[in-house]
Amino acid sequence: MSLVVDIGKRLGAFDLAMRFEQTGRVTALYGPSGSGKTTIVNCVAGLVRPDRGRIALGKTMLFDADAGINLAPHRRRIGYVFQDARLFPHLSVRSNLNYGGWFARRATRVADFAAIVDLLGIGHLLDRRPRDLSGGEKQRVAIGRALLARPRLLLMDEPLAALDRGRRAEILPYLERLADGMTLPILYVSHAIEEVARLADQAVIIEGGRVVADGPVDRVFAREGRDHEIGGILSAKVLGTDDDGVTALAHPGGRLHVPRLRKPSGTTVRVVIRARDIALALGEPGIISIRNRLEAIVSGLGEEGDEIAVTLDVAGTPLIARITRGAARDLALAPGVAVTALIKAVALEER
Ligand SMILES: Nc1ncnc2c1ncn2[C@@H]1O[C@H](COP(=O)(O)OP(=O)(O)OP(=O)(O)O)[C@@H](O)[C@H]1O
Repeated sequence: MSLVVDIGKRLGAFDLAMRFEQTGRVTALYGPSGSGKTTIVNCVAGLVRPDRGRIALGKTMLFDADAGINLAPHRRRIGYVFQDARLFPHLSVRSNLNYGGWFARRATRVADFAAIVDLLGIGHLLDRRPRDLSGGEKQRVAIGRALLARPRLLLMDEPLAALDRGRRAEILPYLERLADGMTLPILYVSHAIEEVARLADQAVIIEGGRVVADGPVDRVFAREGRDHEIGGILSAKVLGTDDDGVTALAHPGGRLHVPRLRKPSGTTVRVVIRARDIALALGEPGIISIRNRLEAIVSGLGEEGDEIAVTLDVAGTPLIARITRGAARDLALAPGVAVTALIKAVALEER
């Protein structure tokens, strides 16, 4: 089921005009603070009314300015998980969960309850009150509550932003199970690239109320003039882990090595590469300490201040390296030149 958003909205001085279509199961809305992510999600949920345009979920028109359609939020059957869990403080976890299920039919409710409690690992928390839960546990309950309302679409607005690094790492595997194990489409707002890499198939990048890029996550982040930190995202297959605890990953462009990853061989993972963690060499470098080597072809060069953004084609995946002007000159880089990309560090979220 696809979600089509094509709307305009003015909020004070902020002017939002966006069109995108969610094609994958998990689509990330990625952009800096104030770019309009929450406004979009609120429009989809029915909490903010766009000035113009349309929002359709599958065959259901949720909003159509011209036709005068504006479905009430509770009739949209959309789940919403906020940054803060927003649980009812006076109700137990069980009652908080059932509050969501109240809208669903009884038979599906009972079966779903056990499955969702299990998926989120919250069975031991059912009789507690929200005040006796950690931030990560609260958020898992909030996700469970949203799922039990049997939504047709789940909106998650930076669900991990209020949590510290440890709690984020604790909850990410549950989100991964959710993304992998259910057919429910999820629109996931985040400005954390690692979360996007791990959870989403498609990313819609927004800046200043506009869509600036839209596509598969391993294609959209490698762009000149974009986020200067990010080089790109590579999809790679787990090969195995050696005695030193290093897991080898295979990408068509070469091998990558990361600290032990507890995933079966053959699993596809996505890794985030920082643009400044990439060094370039002509030909095969001699004996050096960097073990991550990818064969690449230079496909573009762009000036960005004192640096050169080198766009690489790594067996079909784009990747940006940011190097000094001097280095680019010494290597005589030009489109079509074959290089070896040496990756100093491969970022993977802790598990
Ligand atoms: N009611 C309003 N009146 C005026 N301006 C508003 C209103 N609501 C939001 N804005 C402005 O619209 C812009 C987009 O806000 P929005 O919350 O959608 O951004 P965001 O990308 O979700 O940001 P963040 O990541 O910080 O939550 C911001 O500049 C914000 O100040």
